[in-house]
Amino acid sequence: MDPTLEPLARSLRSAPVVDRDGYDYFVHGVTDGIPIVEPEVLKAVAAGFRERIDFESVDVLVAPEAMGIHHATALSTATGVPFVVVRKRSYGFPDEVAIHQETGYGESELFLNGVEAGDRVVLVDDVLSTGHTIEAVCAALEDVDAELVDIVVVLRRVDRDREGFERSVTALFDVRVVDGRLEIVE
Ligand SMILES: O=P(O)(O)OC[C@H]1O[C@H](OP(=O)(O)OP(=O)(O)O)[C@H](O)[C@@H]1O
Ligand SMILES: Nc1ncnc2[nH]cnc12
Repeated sequence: MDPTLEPLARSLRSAPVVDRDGYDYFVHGVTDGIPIVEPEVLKAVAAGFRERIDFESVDVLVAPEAMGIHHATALSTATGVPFVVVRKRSYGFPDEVAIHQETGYGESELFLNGVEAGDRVVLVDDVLSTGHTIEAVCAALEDVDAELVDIVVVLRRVDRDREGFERSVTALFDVRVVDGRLEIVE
């Protein structure tokens, strides 16, 4: 185990799993902002991403609302790279791109603003599950002719079907839910 990630690994082992209409959903500071977000865990997330990705030439981090935001904030302060949030609200700006997002338990609309053509982008989120959110945001980034440098997530579910999803994603941990408990796959 990467020692940088130990605070994250430790806290994940006690994450409760709840049933969201048949979808086993883990609850953790990383993915939900509750029961608590530990500064040590946020620091580990930022450090873990920095160990894996070169942010030197990155212009902007792009974080879907809501649970990408605290990771993008930690990463932004650690790297000096600014970030924009893909909001769940429309601002009506002329270049705004609307995104339809579907997860394993719901759907909503997202709106991309603030990314320019040619911007070198790292997409930051908490969890990769079905991959639909990342796929939809990537399509919007392609619409504005941004250059996608990398996609980073804290946790990648390995117990979910991502048929047709072929993007390369850098994850700090692969995880799965077994018998109602969150497991790190080493
Ligand atoms: O791979 P997927 O199946 O698309 O799931 C991943 C997405 O689901 C969660 O967002 P959610 O829409 O629940 O919003 P939140 O960030 O506000 O909790 C999470 O933050 C990811 O963005
Ligand atoms: N908190 C979470 N737990 C499990 N699956 C998820 N997919 C998106 N968010 C999730």
